[in-house]
Amino acid sequence: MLLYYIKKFKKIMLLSGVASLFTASASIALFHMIGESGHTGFQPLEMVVFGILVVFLLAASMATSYFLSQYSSGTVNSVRQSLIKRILRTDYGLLEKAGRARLYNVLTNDVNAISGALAEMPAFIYNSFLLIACFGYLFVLSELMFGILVVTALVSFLVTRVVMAKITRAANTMREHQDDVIEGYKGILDGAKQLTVNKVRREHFYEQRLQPVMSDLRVSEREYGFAWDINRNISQVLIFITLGTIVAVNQYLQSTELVMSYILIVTYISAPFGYVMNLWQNIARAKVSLQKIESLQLSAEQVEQSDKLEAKSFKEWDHITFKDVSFTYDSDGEEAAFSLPKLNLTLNKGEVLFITGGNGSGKSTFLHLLLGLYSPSNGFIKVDDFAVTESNLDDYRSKITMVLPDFYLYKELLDGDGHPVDLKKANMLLEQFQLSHKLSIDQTGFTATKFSQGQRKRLALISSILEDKDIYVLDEWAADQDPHFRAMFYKELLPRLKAQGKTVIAVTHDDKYFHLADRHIKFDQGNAKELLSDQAA
Ligand SMILES: Nc1ncnc2c1ncn2[C@@H]1O[C@H](COP(=O)(O)OP(=O)(O)OP(=O)(O)O)[C@@H](O)[C@H]1O
Repeated sequence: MLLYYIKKFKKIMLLSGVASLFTASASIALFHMIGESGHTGFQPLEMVVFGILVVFLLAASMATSYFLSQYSSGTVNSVRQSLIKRILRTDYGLLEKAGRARLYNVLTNDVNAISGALAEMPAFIYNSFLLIACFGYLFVLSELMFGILVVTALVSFLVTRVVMAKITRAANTMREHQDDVIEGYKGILDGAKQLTVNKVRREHFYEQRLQPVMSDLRVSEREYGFAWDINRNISQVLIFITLGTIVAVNQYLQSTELVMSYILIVTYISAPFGYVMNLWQNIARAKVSLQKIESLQLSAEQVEQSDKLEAKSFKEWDHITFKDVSFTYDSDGEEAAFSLPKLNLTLNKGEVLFITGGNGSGKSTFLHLLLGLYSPSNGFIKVDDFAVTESNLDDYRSKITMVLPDFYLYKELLDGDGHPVDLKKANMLLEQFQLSHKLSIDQTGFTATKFSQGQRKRLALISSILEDKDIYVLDEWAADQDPHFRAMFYKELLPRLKAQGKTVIAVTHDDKYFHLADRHIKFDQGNAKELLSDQAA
């Protein structure tokens, strides 16, 4: 994946490479002039040449910086976009398994780690050119001293490689602890009200949940940083050993100018050399982040266009059939996972179907299967004669609109084809749902954002109605409504939707209105049973 981004930005990398080459050449030319003229001083012409070289160096290094910044911002954005696309395309079941905290960590820490390593690439090229040019120049000056330098560089490289195993281990542990800390942050944000009101809970949460994971993270960060410090310290000591050796061998070479040139250049390249070595640190972190992302099994960035279900037959669909559909959650090892065993069910177009059952009986799990959010473990779902498969899933889902308990209220209101909604119809619905005094709707969506829970749900339903889809999946929509809207939902809205030929599948606990459904399916420990109208009421 790192290579993919390097290739994607090869043009700008090439440009920064060329600019780096000019910078390195100008630096060497300046070193050469200083070395040659150090003892005699500059002649007037040399001063002019020196001045031109300085200006050239400034221009080349500024061009390098410009290309570097272009590249850096480009890669960060590109990594972020690609990950977001992958997450958006990933099967919901996998995202649910990964959990919000891990995904959030991927989008923040991992994106930064990967893009950070990539952003260093042109600077790596720049510094590498500089090193190659300086090494070449030092070789021309003295083969013996060059030999000493090469030995030092090799030792430094080997030390880095040895320390690297420890660094990679530390980076892995650090990354695991970051997930735990983000999970803790989620507890702070999602539970802000409970933590504010309940002092005991707040202190317990801080001391027992947050502090231990933060302390684990601190330990792993310290180990990670310490490993790098060892590496950096050894490299620094090696520079002094090199300089000392150069001075020591001077008794054989007897050339102060040569030694001075060497010391000047070795000191000058110690920073780029350290930089090139340190890049391994970023690569180590990026690799861990890449492994993390791969472990989430996100979808590819580009996926094949989904097959259309036969448009004609689907438009004129008649029923959706669950044929021997079973589903089992992944077990977390502690207790047996919940299952929906062999579900055989037919949902007919144009009917109002109530789904009832006790808490944990499997109603929402069934809806997730119906919505194509979960895939059946066995069996299949059919629309008339067409089996719903991965390739036509998007097309199948496009017929459904929904309001689930954990809905997100998107401010933009769109019809089923993604176009702005009919404003007249939207405003009429606002009137009906008594929201027109709270907000207004225009081409970009609705304006106000502060609603009560019941009002939010009404707005979510309006948004759903405006999508004008065939099938409505509503999970306990009326639960947060006052008696007036509850009655309106069951007695006015559902019959109106039915009259328009819509199919409504609604999870409900409102036994007062059970008789208003065309059909009634009751779940009990995962088993679905259709109740006759006299049983349902
Ligand atoms: N993501 C999940 N992973 C594992 N088990 C789950 C998951 N979601 C739900 N379950 C389990 O599946 C069972 C059925 O849950 P489901 O949400 O379908 O029930 P429900 O009938 O909708 O309940 P409620 O009326 O409380 O909303 C529960 O025992 C629950 O613990």
